[in-house]
Amino acid sequence: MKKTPQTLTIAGSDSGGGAGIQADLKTFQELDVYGTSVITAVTAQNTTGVSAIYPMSPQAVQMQLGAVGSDFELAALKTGMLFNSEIIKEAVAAIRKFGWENIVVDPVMMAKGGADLLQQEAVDALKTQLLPLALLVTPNIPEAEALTGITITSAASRRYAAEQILGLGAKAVVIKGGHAVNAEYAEDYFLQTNGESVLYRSVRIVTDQTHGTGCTFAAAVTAELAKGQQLKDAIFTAKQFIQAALSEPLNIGKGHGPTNHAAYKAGMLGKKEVNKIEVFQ
Ligand SMILES: Nc1ncnc2c1ncn2[C@@H]1O[C@H](COP(=O)(O)OP(=O)(O)OP(=O)(O)O)[C@@H](O)[C@H]1O
Ligand SMILES: Cc1ncc(COP(=O)(O)O)c(N)n1
Repeated sequence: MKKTPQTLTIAGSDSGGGAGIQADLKTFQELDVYGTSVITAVTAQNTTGVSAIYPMSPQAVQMQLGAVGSDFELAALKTGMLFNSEIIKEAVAAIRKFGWENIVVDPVMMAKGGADLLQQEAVDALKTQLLPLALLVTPNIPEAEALTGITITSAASRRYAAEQILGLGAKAVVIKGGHAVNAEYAEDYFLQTNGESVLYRSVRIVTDQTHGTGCTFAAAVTAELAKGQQLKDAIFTAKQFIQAALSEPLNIGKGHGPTNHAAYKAGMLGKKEVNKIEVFQ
């Protein structure tokens, strides 16, 4: 009997439902994989910002990881908001204990509104303990800069930062371009350890409804990996998924609204010229 691919997200809860665990589970569902979740922190959050963060105790994280690991056969997993080094240590221990593979690390550091989703003391643990286990790490531009100390202002500095991130032990990296200033395109730059690179490019959609784009993108990659797709194809599908999610806004909330997780499966991708994704190898 063919089983539905099973996935896990280790991340924070967003009460507003657009980012974090909620974005991940919606994306998993839309892409036809079964999603489990380990909650690292509860955030009181909506489209206007984060008003409070309640981290889980390391033991609460450990118990959730144990419950998932002792029952499910995970084909891929992602990490999002991990908040502190103790929680990172629990995630790393479980990955080793259960032999989980296909690990996508979204190195979430800050919410769009500026709230700290990773404490400064945890950056070192993220770099030295978690990144070496990653099949793919998915920083946005500020995160890639924080991980490397390199200011990204050009294609050359972006490549240099990607090389430095691979030097931390990840097998591949994609530096997402959502944060590029004054850019006509949203470009995601992929580099893997054999030196192969791919640039995924789409027209930048002019919208303020971008809450949770990074979580959704990484969850889509994870879902596709769980279904057996190769990494470069999984990233292509994720780029399509987020483009459709941005181009069909829901107009929800008073601030930076969530993306439309249902748009891709509803077949909205092919409906607009703006949804075309270009790939440069
Ligand atoms: N305005 C936009 N138009 C088209 N694509 C976008 C836009 N903004 C972001 N993206 C795409 O969304 C994905 C996530 O990129 P982004 O750089 O926004 O990540 P992020 O900053 O981690 O997200 P978040 O702010 O949710 O943490 C990438 O594929 C990126 O190209
Ligand atoms: C729980 C949680 N995880 C991740 C994000 C990042 O998403 P964004 O940068 O779009 O706010 C978030 N806001 N909340």
